[in-house]
Amino acid sequence: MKNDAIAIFGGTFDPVHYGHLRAAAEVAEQLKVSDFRLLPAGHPPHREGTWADAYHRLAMLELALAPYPDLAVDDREVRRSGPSFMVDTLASVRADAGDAPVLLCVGQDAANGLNRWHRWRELFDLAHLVIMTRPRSRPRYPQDLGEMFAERRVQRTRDLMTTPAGRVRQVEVTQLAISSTDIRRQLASGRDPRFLLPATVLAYIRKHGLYAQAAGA
Ligand SMILES: Nc1ncnc2c1ncn2[C@@H]1O[C@H](COP(=O)(O)OP(=O)(O)OP(=O)(O)O)[C@@H](O)[C@H]1O
Ligand SMILES: O=C(O)c1ccc[n+]([C@@H]2O[C@H](COP(=O)([O-])O)[C@@H](O)[C@H]2O)c1
Repeated sequence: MKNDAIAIFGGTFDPVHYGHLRAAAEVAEQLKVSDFRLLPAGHPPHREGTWADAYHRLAMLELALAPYPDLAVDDREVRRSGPSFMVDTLASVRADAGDAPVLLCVGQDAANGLNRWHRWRELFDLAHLVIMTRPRSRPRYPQDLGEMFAERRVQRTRDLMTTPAGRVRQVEVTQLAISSTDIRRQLASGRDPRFLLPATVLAYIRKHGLYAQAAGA
């Protein structure tokens, strides 16, 4: 049976690819959430900039998800001005969710650096953390992060549904060897990244001439 949680999978998505989409599909299925949202970072505070503007990254995500009504796009960071701190985003999601569980889904790379996020400890007051790991991986975290995760770790999805926020669950997902960096490099050097991302997204990239200058991406 589906639950009433809201799941948020944030990313720069510059551009979105099948690695993101497969992870999203698997984690949505495992957590049994009917409200699963991919949320493009509007003005990522942790990067010097993005290659494609936020409205292009949002448009590509909408094209990628168009055939899949169970996966939605949340555009609140693109609509908001200023740096897109996740703590502000989750406060706004929490205002919509009331007491329902909110699940912040992050890949292993992002989880490893969570203690560098803006007001990172407050994230746990607003949402549960779902870490999407590679099968059989044994992550190593910095001490403060490791302690925080160890105190809050649960093994079952059910444990995320009985309280609105504050727990940490690891979920194994297939990690396809695809990255946005590699796709941008291929495009900039005139190669064809087909089959790494949806054809509709690739057509959009070509139509708008995106990533042609991304050689040093
Ligand atoms: N191939 C993949 N499989 C599963 N998760 C992924 C994959 N690539 C990225 N992710 C996760 O998706 C989220 C958003 O990633 P992001 O938009 O930075 O993609 P990326 O391909 O890593 O981009 P870049 O190469 O520009 O750093 C992060 O939590 C990241 O860990
Ligand atoms: O809030 C922060 O300080 C913060 C710092 C680094 C990353 N994030 C978020 O983490 C998500 C994944 O980031 P990335 O770089 O892996 O695409 C994305 O939603 C970012 O906005 C958020």
